[in-house]
Amino acid sequence: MNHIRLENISKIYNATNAQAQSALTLLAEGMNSIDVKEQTGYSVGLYDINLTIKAGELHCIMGLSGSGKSTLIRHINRLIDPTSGKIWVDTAINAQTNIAEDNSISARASQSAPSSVINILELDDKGLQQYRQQNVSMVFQHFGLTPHMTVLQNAAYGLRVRKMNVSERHEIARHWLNEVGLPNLENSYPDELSGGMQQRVGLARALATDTPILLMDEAFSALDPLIRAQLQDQLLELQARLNKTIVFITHDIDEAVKVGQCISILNGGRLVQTGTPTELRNNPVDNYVAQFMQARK
Ligand SMILES: Nc1ncnc2c1ncn2[C@@H]1O[C@H](COP(=O)(O)OP(=O)(O)OP(=O)(O)O)[C@@H](O)[C@H]1O
Repeated sequence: MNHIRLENISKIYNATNAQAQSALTLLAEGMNSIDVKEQTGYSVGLYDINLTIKAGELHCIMGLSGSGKSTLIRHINRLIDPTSGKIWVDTAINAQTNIAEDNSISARASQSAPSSVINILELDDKGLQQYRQQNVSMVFQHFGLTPHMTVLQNAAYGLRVRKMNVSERHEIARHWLNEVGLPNLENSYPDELSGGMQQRVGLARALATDTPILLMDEAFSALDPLIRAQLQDQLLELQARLNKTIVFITHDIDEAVKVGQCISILNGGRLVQTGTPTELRNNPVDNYVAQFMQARK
């Protein structure tokens, strides 16, 4: 069952749609993003991305620095809007069961779209707020915790935004702090915790909101290797039970192969290949992908 589908997504930074056309034309002719920037002055975030992410899949987005990973993930919660394209999300999918209350996104192609599959770019402000609160949460590389809030308050933050009452949100936050291995620290402040502990709070905060989609932007990259491995294991263990749709950015191929059921590789804003780790290893479409796969320890 498909959960998220990016259709012909392009992002040209700091350009109006009219201005972006010159860059898009050159990209369509096959010019790479560095030359496009040189010729037009516009930065290419993404070009013509078509990507489907299945419900319950842990999907890694890989690529070198500047390849467009953060730009891509930020489209899914609309922190960034594209220059062109559509982003379809099945809003009826729940995490634990991955059951859609309506028809799946795949039915869209043949008939009219089921009402649960929406192009999130068409949402108005209220609709977007509702979409973000109910469908998608994010874990950031540098944790994004609020320093003057306790661990418990940080973990409960997403529920406070939803205006849940204090006792209820604290109970849920406590549960998730326990799940990520942080019991008994609820009254501490973020700066009293190690990086690994802070990221566990970030994870608890995202999980507490119970959204079916979890976006993780280099979430473990700032951590020491040992702690990083522990958090990868914990994520896999949680995912086996929670069955969320996770979009996980990393520039580390070993991490991608360890956690990802599916890996998409970006280069210069283009999607080069999507596949399982085995497919990418056995049938890389080009040298860029082959080099990533060979770089494995
Ligand atoms: N706000 C912005 N304004 C202009 N150009 C931008 C902006 N954000 C990103 N870019 C450009 O878009 C391209 C893709 O950037 P992006 O941050 O998505 O890549 P990334 O793969 O996440 O890189 P990193 O691994 O370094 O975080 C880069 O060329 C970058 O310079």
